Amino acid sequence: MATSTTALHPQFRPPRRAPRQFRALPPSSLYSLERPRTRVSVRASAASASAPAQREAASGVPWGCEIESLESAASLERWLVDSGLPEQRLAIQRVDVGERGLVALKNIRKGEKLLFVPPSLVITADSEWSCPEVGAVMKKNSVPDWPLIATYLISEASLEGSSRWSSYIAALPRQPYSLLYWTRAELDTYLVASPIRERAIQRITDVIGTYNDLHDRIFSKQPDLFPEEVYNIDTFLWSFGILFSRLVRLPSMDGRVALVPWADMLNHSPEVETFLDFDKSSQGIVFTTDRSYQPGEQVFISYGKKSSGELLLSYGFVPKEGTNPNDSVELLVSLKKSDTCYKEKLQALKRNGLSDYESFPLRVTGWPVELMAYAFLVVSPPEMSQCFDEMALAASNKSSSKPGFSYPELEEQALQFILDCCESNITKYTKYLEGVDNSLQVSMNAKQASRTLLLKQLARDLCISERRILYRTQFILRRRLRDMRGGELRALSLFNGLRKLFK
Ligand SMILES: C[S@@+](CC[C@H](N)C(=O)[O-])C[C@H]1O[C@@H](n2cnc3c(N)ncnc32)[C@H](O)[C@@H]1O
Repeated sequence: MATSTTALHPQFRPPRRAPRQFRALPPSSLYSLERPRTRVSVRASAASASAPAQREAASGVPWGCEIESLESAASLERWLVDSGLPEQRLAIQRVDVGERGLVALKNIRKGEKLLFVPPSLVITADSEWSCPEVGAVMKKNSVPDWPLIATYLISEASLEGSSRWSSYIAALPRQPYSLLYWTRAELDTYLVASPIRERAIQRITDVIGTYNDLHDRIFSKQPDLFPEEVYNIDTFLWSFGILFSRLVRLPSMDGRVALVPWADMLNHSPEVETFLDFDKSSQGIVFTTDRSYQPGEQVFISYGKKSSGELLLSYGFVPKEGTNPNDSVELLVSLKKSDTCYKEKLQALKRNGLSDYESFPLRVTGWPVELMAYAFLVVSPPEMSQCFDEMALAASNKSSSKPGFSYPELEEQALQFILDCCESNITKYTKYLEGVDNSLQVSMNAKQASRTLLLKQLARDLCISERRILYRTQFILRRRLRDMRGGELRALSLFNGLRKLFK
């Protein structure tokens, strides 16, 4: 998911191996956050009194704060200033978008550099461990950056005040908004129509697989250094949730990933195009404003050009309908099993690294040429078998000859095929959105009920945004097909007219 610019989190790739089940999992579920948990008994939580819905899904960690806590944010600010953060033109405040955010204290001009967080206040894979023995074991095992930083965060959090990051960790949300905290049943129920459901399942499976891998290879071998009360699936869900929603890739630091305290209080706006990076001249992490701000206005950065589904997946929010210019929805298309050329087509696809089902992103502005190429292949008759490879190549995104690529004789059928796929997806969304009963049939207390309400709202917002793109695609496709068919009809009646004349 890393974009060429600084996305707030880069691609997460856990070790490549089949994820194993976490031992404590009930065998019936792929994963579950509902099992009895080993609790970290490190210290009392620094929580404020209220505990809104989102945080109640899984029993969490005893560190961090409620997401809207300003007390912990104020002590974070004091600690940062004492540790070398220069005077700021911004302050952490409660905001309308994103609960806590950075707000302008003074007039800020377009093109100004802000923040200047020194590298000494940034967490990277090279940061010093407060417990050096733990760090040495992780390094000896060549743990990649993501799981290394996730473990680092847990290790530092468990040390409470003895960690230099204690003020930072106390200001991190105890349960970051993230699909990692949705149970399998919630994903199946609320995201039944959305392709994001699959991605969330995959991501949770990856995180559990990564934890299992670390546990088997490292933690279980040295339980004195890695006690299960600290290094367990709950703490890893938390730390990965923090990384997915706060880690940045810094292009000017060779693309290294980092947690940047203070900068990670900035919320995302799809309307701005400014990203965090290391500034060589000031030797700090900065971003350059792409608009002006007045005192009291919330200042935003971009987390990257992400669809609403991707934002929900990593950051746990969905932008208001129609406000995300980078929005897209994946359309799943597949070869027809009944096709007499199924085998030949599948071979052509395989030769080009594709399979008999693929998804392609639809946007309100249109669909990719690769989707059109795949559709050409799906609808091709046997007499066009010599074109199968060319079509599969064009669908694979590897072809350089794509722009001129066209089969006028198949165009109508290919467009109709895409339209049919779109319409069947629209039906799924509509069924979900109009479903009188898309609630989980479980008894709940008030907190669980309000959490459920929040998840349903997020799911509804996502489904409405994704269905909107499908509606738009349907409209364009229908119009094109109508024009094509209208053209054919006109040509036919002209032909019949001429025939009569000559008769
Ligand atoms: C990098 S943190 C930003 C600081 C965060 N608001 C906090 O108080 O800690 C990313 C998180 O902020 C929230 N967020 C960021 N942009 C948002 C937006 N446009 N709308 C709603 N929530 C947003 C989400 O909870 C996301 O997971």
